[in-house]
Amino acid sequence: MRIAVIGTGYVGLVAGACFAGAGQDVTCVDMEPGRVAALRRGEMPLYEPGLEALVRRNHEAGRLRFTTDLPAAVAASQVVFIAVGTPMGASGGADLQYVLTAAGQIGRALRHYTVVVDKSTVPVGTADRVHAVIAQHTEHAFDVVSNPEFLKEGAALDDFLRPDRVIVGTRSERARQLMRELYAPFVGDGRALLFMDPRSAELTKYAANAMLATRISFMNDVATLCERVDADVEQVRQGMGLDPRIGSGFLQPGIGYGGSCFPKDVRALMATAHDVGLELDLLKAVEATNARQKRSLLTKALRHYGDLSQRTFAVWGLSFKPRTDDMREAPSVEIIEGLLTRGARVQCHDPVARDAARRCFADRVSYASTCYDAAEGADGLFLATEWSDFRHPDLRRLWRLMRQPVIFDGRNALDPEEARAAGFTYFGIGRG
Ligand SMILES: NC(=O)c1ccc[n+]([C@@H]2O[C@H](COP(=O)([O-])OP(=O)(O)OC[C@H]3O[C@@H](n4cnc5c(N)ncnc54)[C@H](O)[C@@H]3O)[C@@H](O)[C@H]2O)c1
Ligand SMILES: O=c1ccn([C@@H]2O[C@H](COP(=O)(O)OP(=O)(O)O[C@H]3O[C@H](CO)[C@@H](O)[C@H](O)[C@H]3O)[C@@H](O)[C@H]2O)c(=O)[nH]1
Repeated sequence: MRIAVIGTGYVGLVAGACFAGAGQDVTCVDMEPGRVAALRRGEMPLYEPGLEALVRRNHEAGRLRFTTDLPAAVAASQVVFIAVGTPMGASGGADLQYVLTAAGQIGRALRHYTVVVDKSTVPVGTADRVHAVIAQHTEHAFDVVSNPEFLKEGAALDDFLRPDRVIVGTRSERARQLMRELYAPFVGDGRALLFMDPRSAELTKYAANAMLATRISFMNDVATLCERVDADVEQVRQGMGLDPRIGSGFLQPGIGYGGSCFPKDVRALMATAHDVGLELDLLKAVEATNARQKRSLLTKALRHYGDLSQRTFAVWGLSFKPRTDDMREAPSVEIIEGLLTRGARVQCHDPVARDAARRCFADRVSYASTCYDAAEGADGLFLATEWSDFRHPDLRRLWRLMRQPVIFDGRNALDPEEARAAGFTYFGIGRG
């Protein structure tokens, strides 16, 4: 099947490469010529484990092409995916300008019956709006399908190739057949392929993300309570997670959720509800807890040192989570900005997010090529992202390198007893 994917971000590039890997003939479109030229040379615009090899293999085999020529790609395709950004708008709702612009471009380019699939995360009713925009520009028959994406950065290929579910929102039997064919290689016996109406599909995506964000904020509240009553949230978490009704996933307390999805999607769901006269107070609390949690390590540091000016701090981990270089809404940014505002110096290290960090902080911080270099002469160490490299540091070496052996572990990645035995003052999340 010939398909076009509009947008070569985390979602579009992964979807395009995975469909090509399954034997489809894929053209990925992006409006940024530099990005397309780089992709043609085999250079990835983002870090995602396994993606570079998959893209190269399929590009070389001629099944995966890159272009800025949207009209040609659309005209030649039976199925067109929209995978462009839907950032937070000024009022909190999703900004649909990229989706609706792409819809107009698709409408002008259609040459025959086409299934237009919205893979971007969009508010309820967007499939209808996309349909209306396309219809303004074409006489050809088409269907608009809602097919939200659930992949996680850092595990994107696995999530796409072995999804726990694929949601397809459509009322068209013709579109349903094409989508069934396209996803057949990834959904085994087909039970993971769930058809529903487009509005329910659109809402499922936001509801899932809001639920996951709620679990995280709930655990962060439990962690704060643990600190006040001298309990250990890691033990509480294990005890809770063994209840199958609760499950152990997404219960890890930390310094708040970040990334390009949870913050904006929680806000967008609240905006959707507000527009129909419903206030989602639970999500307001989820956001408030997350904001407090992102400040929590800084609060502990201020309490410990009093004054942070003229001190030097190491920050380990800059991306919003391990296995990605994405720094959108990363808790590390709030920590670093808080330290800099208070007159401290920052030496940071991240295994892959150095370029992203340079775009964010320029020369306001220094960038170390190893975590030990970052710790040299530091008055304290903030562990902001739980990269596996950071989980078992050489504590003796670290102790010798630092001016003051103090650790603020924002991910409970280290063993507090080991750290204390090695002479560190240790602050974690929800543990004494
Ligand atoms: N990042 C994730 O992990 C993830 C997971 C699931 C769903 N989503 C959702 O998927 C959507 C895309 O997210 P992303 O992180 O991949 O986005 P992104 O911002 O990384 O990439 C979007 C790309 O689309 C391109 N683009 C925009 N308009 C275009 C047009 N008219 N023609 C051609 N190219 C165009 C941009 O140049 C950019 O390269 C969002 O709605 C997001 O919420 C993201
Ligand atoms: O127990 C946990 C799990 C996650 N996080 C944090 O939550 C954020 C999001 O993590 P994760 O969900 O793993 O990454 P994303 O790539 O943002 O993926 C989420 O957002 C995507 C975009 O919508 C969805 O497709 C995914 O299903 C959804 O998990 C990160 O800051 C994590 O550190 C925690 O604090 N505790």
